[in-house]
Amino acid sequence: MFLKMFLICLIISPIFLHIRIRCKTILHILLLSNILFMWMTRYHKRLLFIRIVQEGLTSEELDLVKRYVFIYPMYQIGIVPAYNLHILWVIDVSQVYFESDEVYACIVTCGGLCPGLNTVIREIVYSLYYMYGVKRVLGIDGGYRGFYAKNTIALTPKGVNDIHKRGGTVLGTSRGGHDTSKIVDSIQDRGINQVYIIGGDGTQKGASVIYEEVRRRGLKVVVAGIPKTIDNDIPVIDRSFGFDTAVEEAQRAINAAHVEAESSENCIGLVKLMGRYSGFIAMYATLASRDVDCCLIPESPFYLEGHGGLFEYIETRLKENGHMVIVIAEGAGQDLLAESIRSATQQDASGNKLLQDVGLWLSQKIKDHFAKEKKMPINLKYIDPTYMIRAVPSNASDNVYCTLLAQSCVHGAMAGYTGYTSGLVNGRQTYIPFYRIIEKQHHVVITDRMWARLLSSTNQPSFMNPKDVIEDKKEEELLTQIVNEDKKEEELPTKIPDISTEDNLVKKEIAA
Ligand SMILES: Nc1ncnc2c1ncn2[C@@H]1O[C@H](COP(=O)(O)OP(=O)(O)OP(=O)(O)O)[C@@H](O)[C@H]1O
Ligand SMILES: O=P(O)(O)OC[C@H]1O[C@](O)(CO)[C@@H](O)[C@@H]1O
Ligand SMILES: [Mg+2]
Repeated sequence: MFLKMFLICLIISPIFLHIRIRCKTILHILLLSNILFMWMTRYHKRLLFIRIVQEGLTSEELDLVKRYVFIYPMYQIGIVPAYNLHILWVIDVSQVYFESDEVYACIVTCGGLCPGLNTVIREIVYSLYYMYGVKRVLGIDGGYRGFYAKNTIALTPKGVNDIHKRGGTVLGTSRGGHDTSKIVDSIQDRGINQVYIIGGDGTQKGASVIYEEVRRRGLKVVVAGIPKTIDNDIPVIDRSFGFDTAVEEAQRAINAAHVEAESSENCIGLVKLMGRYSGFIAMYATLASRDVDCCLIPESPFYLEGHGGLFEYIETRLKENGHMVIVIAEGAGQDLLAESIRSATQQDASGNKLLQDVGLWLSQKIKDHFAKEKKMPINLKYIDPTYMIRAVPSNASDNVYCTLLAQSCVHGAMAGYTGYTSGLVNGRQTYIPFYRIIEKQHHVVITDRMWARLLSSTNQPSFMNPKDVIEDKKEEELLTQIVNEDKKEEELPTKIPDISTEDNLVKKEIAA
């Protein structure tokens, strides 16, 4: 009976998806069949995909899927549509939507550098050429503005064969210059029908706008993204490519800082790492290294002076160990900097806030404090490896990851899917609709286990704000007062013994 109903619903569900009736039961059965049997047909998948990408799910539907995610924890992932789509990557070459000679693909890289960019470019070109027989692949020079203001580069397997061994991007990159209509005009004029966009959160927002414009114009053009950022600030996905390499490279700087610190008396090695709003590199590099005594990230506020502050901690560590290593993410302590350095907020060409150099600022503050306040001679070695870290070629693990992302992205495009970013979610290759990728940034959650692990590994203070400490103390005092008063009240009856109680009668007898 169940199987019958199930089969009937499987047959009729495309009709519902087609005519876009939001029916909970149909989605229910589709998901159930997907989860239990893993045999949604390609037709179902495509329809569901189009539905998810173009319309999104209602909150009711989302709740429904979350229930399944809860029931089947082995498939548990944070973002629901990604779950449904993870199976889409298994696409048979015979099911391709595009004829090989009809495809004219282009690749663009935008935003800051990141290890692995060249590997992704190489693998897209290789996949198109050797898996799908696509011979026309164009490189867009210098980011989004390259679509309308620069030359293009013809990409062939021979030309890109060795590029993965180099850092940076052979296509060049840039910030700003995203002019949607000019970009789509250029795509249309050149007859491009597959656009591969590699970049961070800003780039994916740009890709999403291009996708919308392509749809509005009714063009048969695939717009697909591959998430890139060493900051690891893109949500939904397990991690962005290049992050692993960045953490590994950061180890070298931390190691150097440790060697320096160990070699002189009262020496502090201070390392600044990238991470505008997300302190993932700093956190993972600290956890990996174990030589770090203190890690400061944008998500966890800290303060310098007074009880529980950074200066006090430095003094303790120096007295205990004679040296220490501090890692600071570039976005950490920006509120403190803003207090001491009054400057107008500046932005880069993409509209990202330009940060003050927290490494230099903190170095000076520490030096001043120990020279003037403490009269304690210290040595401070400041290392800023930030641009060195992101300019290296990707390591083995990132190289493999880049290959998976690129190949998966090409499979999706060749099968005719569009409006997605290719990414790994809970270890599974997924196609994530743009709107999910761009809705928020990924941050370190300081109440989560990973940050707790770091705190216990470094043994650093949690740096509660002094105001909070004072408030906490006041609250504590008030609480003690109340408890004491309560105690006094509790003590009263024992001071005036109730002779009628059994206990007192016994006591009286003993006394007698
Ligand atoms: N909201 C947006 N809409 C359209 N285009 C955008 C948007 N935000 C950024 N872009 C464009 O995306 C490109 C890259 O953006 P950005 O400089 O912020 O880097 P990113 O992709 O976030 O990478 P990263 O921050 O990791 O270096 C730029 O060309 C920028 O103009
Ligand atoms: O100096 P640029 O190239 O603008 O890039 C700096 C920014 O790029 C990032 O590395 C992200 O790609 C940030 O961590 C950093 O703030
Ligand atoms: Mg960004």
